[in-house]
Amino acid sequence: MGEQMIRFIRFDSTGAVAEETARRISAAARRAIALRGRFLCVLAGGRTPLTAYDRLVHQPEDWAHWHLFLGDERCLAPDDPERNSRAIASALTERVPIPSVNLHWIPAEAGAESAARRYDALIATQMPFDLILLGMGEDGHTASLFPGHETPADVRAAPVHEAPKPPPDRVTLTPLALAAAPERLILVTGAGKREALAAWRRGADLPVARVAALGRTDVLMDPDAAGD
Ligand SMILES: O=C1O[C@H](COP(=O)(O)O)[C@@H](O)[C@H](O)[C@H]1O
Repeated sequence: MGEQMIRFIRFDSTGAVAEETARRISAAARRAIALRGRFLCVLAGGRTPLTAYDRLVHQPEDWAHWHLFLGDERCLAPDDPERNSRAIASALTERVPIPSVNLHWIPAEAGAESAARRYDALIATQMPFDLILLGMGEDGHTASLFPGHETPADVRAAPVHEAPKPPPDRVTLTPLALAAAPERLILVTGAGKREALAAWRRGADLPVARVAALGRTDVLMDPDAAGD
């Protein structure tokens, strides 16, 4: 595993990244449901994937067999607009008939330690996933794995404190969980991501680089992020 497993794919527009993301999620869902009767997908938080989630709503899917998980969550009240699960609900899950028992959100309102312990136990019974979707922050973080933070190697979900991006308290999947899928899709759009993406491609040791190197990973980039 390593660099040869990572493909950086440049699209002509941010819309094309969203279109391709929705197409790939849908294709992975169809494959998984045909093979095993259910689709287990880890969704990315943040703003970047919301357009792709919105596009999924308009596709005919076998929603009853979708199971959704989160790569990370922010320790805020469940209805706080900055919660990843809240943004995903508005963009996707409130608009399609995925059974609510299939929405495996991180109970981050319980506090980072307790939520991480509970999520670790839950996903231990569900892994491996069929697809893992991730974003990247301007500092090269992915999920809530931030540069300079230690990540425990022996758990699947970990508490995060003093995150440089608000809020400081979070829960993140760890590399142990993020390795547990045949493929990862990392979405990188916008000029704000250009510097970190370029540093990653030059070989910088960033959290996103470490996660991408866990196995087969496609990085979908728009022109602003990719630069020339
Ligand atoms: O805080 C977070 O940041 C990253 C990137 O977010 P974006 O808004 O720039 O797309 C995101 O991937 C992560 O899930 C989120 O909690």
